[in-house]
Amino acid sequence: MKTYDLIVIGGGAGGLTVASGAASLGATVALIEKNSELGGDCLHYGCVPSKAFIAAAKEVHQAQRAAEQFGFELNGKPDFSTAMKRVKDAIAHIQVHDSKERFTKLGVSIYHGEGTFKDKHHVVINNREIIKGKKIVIATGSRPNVPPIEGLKEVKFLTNESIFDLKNKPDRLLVIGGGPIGLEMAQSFARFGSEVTVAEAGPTIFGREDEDMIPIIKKELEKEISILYNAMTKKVEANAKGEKVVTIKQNNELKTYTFDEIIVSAGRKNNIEKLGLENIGVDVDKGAIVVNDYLQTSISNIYAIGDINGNFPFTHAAGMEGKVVVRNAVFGIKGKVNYDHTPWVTYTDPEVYHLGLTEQDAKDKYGEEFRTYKVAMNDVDRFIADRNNVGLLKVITKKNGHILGAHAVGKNASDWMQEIVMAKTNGLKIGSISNVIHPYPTHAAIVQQTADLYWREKLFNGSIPTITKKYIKWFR
Ligand SMILES: Cc1cc2nc3c(=O)[nH]c(=O)nc-3n(C[C@H](O)[C@H](O)[C@H](O)COP(=O)(O)OP(=O)(O)OC[C@H]3O[C@@H](n4cnc5c(N)ncnc54)[C@H](O)[C@@H]3O)c2cc1C
Ligand SMILES: NC(=O)c1ccc[n+]([C@@H]2O[C@H](COP(=O)([O-])OP(=O)(O)OC[C@H]3O[C@@H](n4cnc5c(N)ncnc54)[C@H](O)[C@@H]3O)[C@@H](O)[C@H]2O)c1
Repeated sequence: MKTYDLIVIGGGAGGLTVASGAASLGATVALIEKNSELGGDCLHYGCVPSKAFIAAAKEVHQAQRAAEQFGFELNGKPDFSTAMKRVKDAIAHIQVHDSKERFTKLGVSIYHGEGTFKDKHHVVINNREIIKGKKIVIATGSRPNVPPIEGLKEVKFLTNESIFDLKNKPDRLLVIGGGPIGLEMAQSFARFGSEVTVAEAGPTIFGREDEDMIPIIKKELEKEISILYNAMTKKVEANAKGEKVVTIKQNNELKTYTFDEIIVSAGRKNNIEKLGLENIGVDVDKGAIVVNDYLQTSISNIYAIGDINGNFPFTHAAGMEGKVVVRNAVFGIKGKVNYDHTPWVTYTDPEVYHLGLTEQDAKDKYGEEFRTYKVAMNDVDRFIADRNNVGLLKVITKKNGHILGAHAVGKNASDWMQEIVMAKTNGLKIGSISNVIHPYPTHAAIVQQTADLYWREKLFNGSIPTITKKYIKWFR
């Protein structure tokens, strides 16, 4: 039987970080992946294809916007298959980085098949081969949750695992679930000419965002797609033409709609069932593997990272957790995981950026002892010049300027907000950004303008003006 320092189950964002990090440091590593290629959800069905499709849809939208604004006509319709080809090209390009060859060269032994625990040190692959590991990392990710809707399974529907194999753009598209997957896809399909309806069970979209961000992004998205709130899809049937006839209950009223395709994006289910956790007694809560601050499960030589632990289901978090596990499992360091400075972005247009506490979180935690500083895109020269002036940046700080959270809706916010993450991670106060020189005119100047507000408040509302007035009088 082969024995390794570390066995990693799942070759996605988290698992690959651990496997490459540990092997580079000299540990013997086995990586078990059930799919034929490495890369996981993010590369094959998640971040990469969705962002490639969003980019294609954005280009189409910009062309349409230009035609409207500059008074010319566009001929023909955008070719949907070109967008899908670009999606496949992006995956193929990035696959090289996540290739079996690259990981084998790094010294990782790759096993193809499903990994199941036999006991706390032994994993069986496809019910055949058994390997032994001193430490084992579970990084098996998640899959789409399909709600129990009458008739849904009998008609064909799409999830993030099948959207990118579509050959033609659907004319009428229903998206069940208005979370990040649903909304990013809904807007992009609309930009290719689909008539899109989102049926969201809850009373709002972007419910976890800061209260000032929600109305802005809602208004922008509702220009392109229809959103039904408090809407439960009750029944789906196929009619003689092969169309999908859908009954949706909204505010106690049942209505029937007809669509060509349905995307289900109603949350995720963790890939937990086939791991044989019952053989070893790893604690699970609400479908997620329970971990401590060191990312250890209830069995200390077994770690769980990425979507499977339910903490922070994003690729960059899986990567960060992977690094913590490499330190802890390979070097025996007791490094704690910390999500305080971990942002997330929803890549709608405009983008929605989230870092740390929202204003409501700050109220709950600090009462009145915090400050907010806000600048609208409409007050920033570069956004005005670009005619992309919809949006807002809000920074929430302690009274002394220590950054608690930062939130934005705006074109390409994912790029220009990063400066605040840098400041927050390094314990810098908001005022320090005011001294950083930003070339004129950049989008990132909005961050500096927001930081300037901190000094303006200090200078004009505090005791400083009285003191400086006296000083200037005396100095003259
Ligand atoms: C449409 C979509 C868009 C997204 N966009 C973004 C984004 O823009 N930014 C972002 O940060 N996050 C995004 N995410 C989330 C991101 O994809 C996940 O958070 C990330 O992939 C989680 O990494 P992971 O390592 O936990 O799981 P994965 O990357 O899914 O890897 C798990 C791997 O384990 C394998 N596996 C499962 N069970 C077994 C088993 N028993 N034995 C062997 N192998 C097994 C699977 O085949 C898979 O390869 C998106 C997700 C979706 C669905
Ligand atoms: N930009 C990004 O970083 C990005 C993009 C896409 C996905 N992701 C990751 O993937 C995860 C999953 O995304 P998601 O959008 O599937 O899930 P989600 O849980 O974030 O949102 C699902 C939405 O569907 C709704 N819903 C649930 N059941 C429903 C039903 N029966 N009918 C109608 N609505 C229903 C929920 O109220 C919720 O608003 C996210 O948490 C995120 O971590 C990240």
